Order: sequence, then structure tokens, then C-alpha cells
Amino acid sequence: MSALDEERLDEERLYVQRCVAGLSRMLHDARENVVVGESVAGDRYSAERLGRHLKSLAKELSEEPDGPPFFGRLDFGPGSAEHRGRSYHIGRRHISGERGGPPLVIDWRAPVSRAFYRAGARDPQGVAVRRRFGWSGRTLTSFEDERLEAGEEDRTGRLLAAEIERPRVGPMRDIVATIQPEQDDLVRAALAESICVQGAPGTGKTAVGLHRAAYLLYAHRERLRRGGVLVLGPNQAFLGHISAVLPTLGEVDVEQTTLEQLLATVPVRAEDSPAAAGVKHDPRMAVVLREALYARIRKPAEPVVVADGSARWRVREDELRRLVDDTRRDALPYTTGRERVRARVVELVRRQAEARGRTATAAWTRMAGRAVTPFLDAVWPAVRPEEVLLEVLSGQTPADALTPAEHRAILWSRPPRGHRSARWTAADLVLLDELAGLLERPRGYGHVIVDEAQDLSPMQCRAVARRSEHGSITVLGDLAQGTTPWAARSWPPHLELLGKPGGRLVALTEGFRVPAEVVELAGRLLPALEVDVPVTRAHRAGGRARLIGVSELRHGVVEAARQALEFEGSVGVIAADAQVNTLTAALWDGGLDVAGRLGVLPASLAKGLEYDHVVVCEPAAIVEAEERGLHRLYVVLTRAVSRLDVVHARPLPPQLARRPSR
Ligand SMILES: Nc1ncnc2c1ncn2[C@@H]1O[C@H](COP(=O)(O)OP(=O)(O)OP(=O)(O)O)[C@@H](O)[C@H]1O
Repeated sequence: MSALDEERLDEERLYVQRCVAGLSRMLHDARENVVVGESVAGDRYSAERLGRHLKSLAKELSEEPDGPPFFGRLDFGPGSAEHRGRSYHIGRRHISGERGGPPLVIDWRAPVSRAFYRAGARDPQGVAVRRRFGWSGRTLTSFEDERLEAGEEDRTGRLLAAEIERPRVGPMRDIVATIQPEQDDLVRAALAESICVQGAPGTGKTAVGLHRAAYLLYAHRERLRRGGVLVLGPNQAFLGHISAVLPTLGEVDVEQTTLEQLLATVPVRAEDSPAAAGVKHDPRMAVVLREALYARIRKPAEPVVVADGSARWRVREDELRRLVDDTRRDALPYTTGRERVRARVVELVRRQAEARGRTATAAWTRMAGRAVTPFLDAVWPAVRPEEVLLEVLSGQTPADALTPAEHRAILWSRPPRGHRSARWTAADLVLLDELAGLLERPRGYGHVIVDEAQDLSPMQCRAVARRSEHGSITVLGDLAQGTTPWAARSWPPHLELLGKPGGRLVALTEGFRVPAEVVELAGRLLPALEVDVPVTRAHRAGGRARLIGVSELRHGVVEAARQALEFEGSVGVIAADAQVNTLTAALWDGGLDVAGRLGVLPASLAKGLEYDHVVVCEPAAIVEAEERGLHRLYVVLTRAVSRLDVVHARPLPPQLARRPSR
């Protein structure tokens, strides 16, 4: 490093100290304000609001992990009308300046920070110098400059490469320091825009989704405060893997869950046969359920008579029929429809009563409403989702939308006595949610991010659509990684089921996880996966992929894991679900500690995760375990960040054994 650079680094280190002081000042002020805010606000409501706001700010600041206060800096040159001659440090969060001075650090999501991600030698956007910083913990160790206005740009700089190539340990981290232009375009897309991102393994779909959530909350905080942001992931292991990212970015109020958990209104106590699950996830079930629910509505067969003191008010049958028909045509949720009928009948009664000089007080209206209940119970009965589904699965309602064989597939062999003793399956939860959505509109979100969306069934897509009807969605997925029997084969129909047929379809094509050697090996499966997905360019080189034939699987796996532990980083041993216990025991017996850095994972839970070194055990068993086993194998092979060992005692699946001829 030159003497001048040493000097610059020293200056930046002094700046770090100012930032650290700035942060502790912010924390001190926020704590102070919690106390003051609660006592000075004019009324209780605003005191509470202010108190809550300040408390969450104080909490956020004090929970701020000891990360570096900034990761980049922009020096604007004469080419910028707005920021000429200014320089800004960019970090994970805003750090206020001293005594009303300019901020010390600008949030990466602020408009001016955009140039950090988007400017280049071709379009410098007024940036004279873009600086990236290298850190070791909280210590600033280096920096790298690109003189953009002078036509100098280094898209594969040392610091960038080091971040991408770093060995993985522990859960996923944020990527704010190195978001790439094609990713930034998605992260900062308008709130109203629904986007569908198709990307090969490791192209940063999950990272983009999480950063988009953080960006939207920053740019539209007030609007999103009411609806909120929901992140849906495939399973608990995945949620654990991503759970730290948003809090590191200062966003603690995002709901992160699985769809199954979101819909869990009753416990799951049974499993469907593949045939039954296939029918239950088919979109025609929406028709079956709607018809079963609305079959409860009857034609009024007698007049409504309301006893009101000495008077009797009567609404004729033909009037009631018209009223029920009209309300059905209004296409309201079922429960709202029932209340609308009640209100309309009461209105007819009220007119009669007022014509005879009565005054319809609030108490009178309540009395009349109650008097109409028996009529409603007969004609538009109140109902629970479980009651309707029980009828459907017991064969008490027709299912004209299904073939007789499909209908038989979903019927219970021994129907339960009542819905409380029913043993519901995971697919039933989706059906119950569909019914609940027909009864009443569910809570909607301002924005929903759906990861691994290719795996959602049509009925699951409808559950997501119901929750984002008035909001927007980010759909993340890879058609090649679809492992459910109902996985999407193409995006446009899927987007339609998700309620956003006009969503923008974008492909991410730069791979940040999987090295070229592993991409080549896993890519041998692609022709057999029968999906049309764009080719990806691997950012990482220097990886290793080995096919290791052994005579005894357990022994081979223990040996591969032992060798893997000689390297830095996490090691994931991934096997067909049925082999996990045996292999875990073998690793323990071999003296390896299956905890911490080394983990054993069933293939069915590997989605979205990554390990520095992956040992895939007996691919043939992974393929055989399920209908879309080859897709599962593709998912499993693409979890490796640096090295992949495929250990097999049986012959390899033929698609993996040979290179595809092109
Ligand atoms: N711009 C970037 N800079 C540095 N690392 C990145 C960048 N984009 C993605 N990564 C890293 O690449 C890895 C893969 O990212 P991510 O898990 O988001 O990919 P994905 O497309 O969701 O993969 P999969 O389809 O396998 O779930 C992660 O470790 C992520 O942090």
C-alpha cells in the first residue's frame, strides 16, 4: 500500500471512531427520549405511540450487531448537479451527524446510495470515486477505489471477490456491500410492482427477496405499517437460515413463516395418499368447495314475521326470495352476505314499523335483527369451514368438477362423527383456508415475498393471492428445483394463480454460490428435468466436484466427511431421508462430532440452504425416494459453495454419470 493510501486509511479509521461515537449518541438520545416521550406527549394515545416508536428505535439501536458502521463511500465529482463535491459513507443504517451536521453514514436504501450499486464507468452517475472497504470484524483493514468518471471500473474487485468466495459458516448474511446491478434493479422496484424472479441455484433470489423487503419498509414505511410484509419460505430449517438477515438490516417487524404455519388453524394429524393430495391441491377443488358452501343457501319457503309488542310485521316470501337472490349476485363473502340479508330484512320491517308511527331506535334494530336469526339459520346458515369440508370429504355433497375416480380419492374411508374429531391433513389446511376465504376476507399484507414459489400448488397459490389481493408480491423460484408433484412448469400460469397475471418476469443469471465445476456436474441433470431455464454464469471458480464410488456407503461417507473437515467452513452431509439416521450414527461411530460445523440433512429439507462443503450420499436413493427425485437431486447437488463430493455404493443415476451431449 502506498504512503498516500496509508494516510487515507488512517483518515477513514478516524471516521470510524466518529461513527461509533455517533451511534452511541443516537442510542443515548433514543433511551432518553423513551423516558421523556412517555411523560410529555399531550394525550395518552400519542404518548403511547411515541413511547412505542422510541422504544423500538432504542431496541433496534442497542440490538445493532457489532458490524462495521459503513462498507462504502461515494465521492461525487463535477458530473453531479445535486451532489457535486460531496462525499457520503454508505452503511447498513443511517448514523446522524454531530449537532445537526450532515449524517455521518447514509442508509444503503436512501436514494443517493443507489449510485453505489448502479454507477459504472459507462454511466458514472456523477460519481468520481467509488470506494469499497475491507474489514476484519470491526477493524478497517483496506479499501479499494474505482475512479468511475475517469473510466475505471472493476466489477470483479478483490473485496467483491473475497465476499463472494468467503467460506460459509453459520446462517445467511446480508449482501448490502455487494448487491449487483441486476439485483439492485429488483430490490428497488416500485412497491406497486409484482415481480417474478426465475434464477438458477445460488443466483441470489433469497438475498434479493429479503433486501427488497428491507428496502420497501424503508421507502414506504407508513404505507406498509398497516398491512405489513410477509416472507414465506419452504420449511423451518430455511427460516432459521435466513432469520438473521432482516434484523441485521434493522427490520425486526417482518413476519417470516411457512405457508403451512400460516394456515395452521387446526392440527395436522394425518397424511394424504399421493392421489388424494394431488386432487386436493388441484384448482378444481375451489369450485367443489364453493359449490358445497353455497349449496347451504335455501330458497325462502315462508314469510318472516317479527313480533313487535302488539304489532306483527311481515315480510312476504317472494320479497325474501328476491332479496336472497340479489344478495347472492352481489358476490360478497358468505358471512358478509348473511349479514347483508339480515340488514335488508330488518330494513323492510323498519319501513313498515315507521309507516305505523314507530321509532326505530338502536334497541329496536337489535331486537328486529335477533328476530330475523331463525330465518337466516334456515336460509343462509352460519357455518364453519371445518363443517363444510367434513361434508365434502364424507361425500355428502356432489363434486361435479371432479371425475368419479378423483372424487373417490379424496373421500374418507371412515368419516369422523364431527369436525372436532376429524384427522386433518396438510392439504386439508389449504382447503380450510379456501373455505375461510369464501366466508370472510382474510388479513391482507402490503407486500408478500414467496420463496421457492415453484413448489406451490394451485390451491396454495390461491391462499397467497387472497393475502395480497390489494398489495404486491415478489415471487422467487427456479422451475428446475420444483420437487412437489404439482410444481410449476412455467411461470405465467403460476403468476395468474397467484393473482398477479401482469407480474414482471425477470431472470437472474449470475451464480454467487455454486462454483463452475459443481454447476457442470449438476447441470448434467438439466436436460432430464424438462424445464426451460436460462443458462447461468458461475461467479466462482476454483471449486471441486468429485464422484466417489465406494464399496460400502457408510464407510465412504465417514471418510468423505473426515476429509471435508480438514477445510475451513461448514460441511453438509445430505442423504435420502430414510438413510439419515443410519449415516448420522455411522459418523458418530467414526468419531466425528455431528454438530456445529458438520451437519447431516435429509434431502427433503435441503432447499435454500448452503454449505461450504457438501457430501451427497447415494444419489440413486435420493432419486428413488419420490416422484420428482431427479429434481430433488439437482437441489441437493447445488448446495455446495466450494466443494462437492458425491459418494455412491450403487450405480449413479445414468443422467448424472455421463455428460450430456450438446
Ligand atoms: N451480490 C452478492 N454478493 C455476495 N454474495 C451474494 C450476492 N448475491 C448472492 N450472494 C450469496 O450467494 C449465495 C446464494 O444466494 P441465495 O441463497 O439468495 O440464492 P438463491 O438463488 O435463493 O439459491 P437457491 O435457488 O439455491 O435457493 C448466498 O450465500 C448469498 O449470500
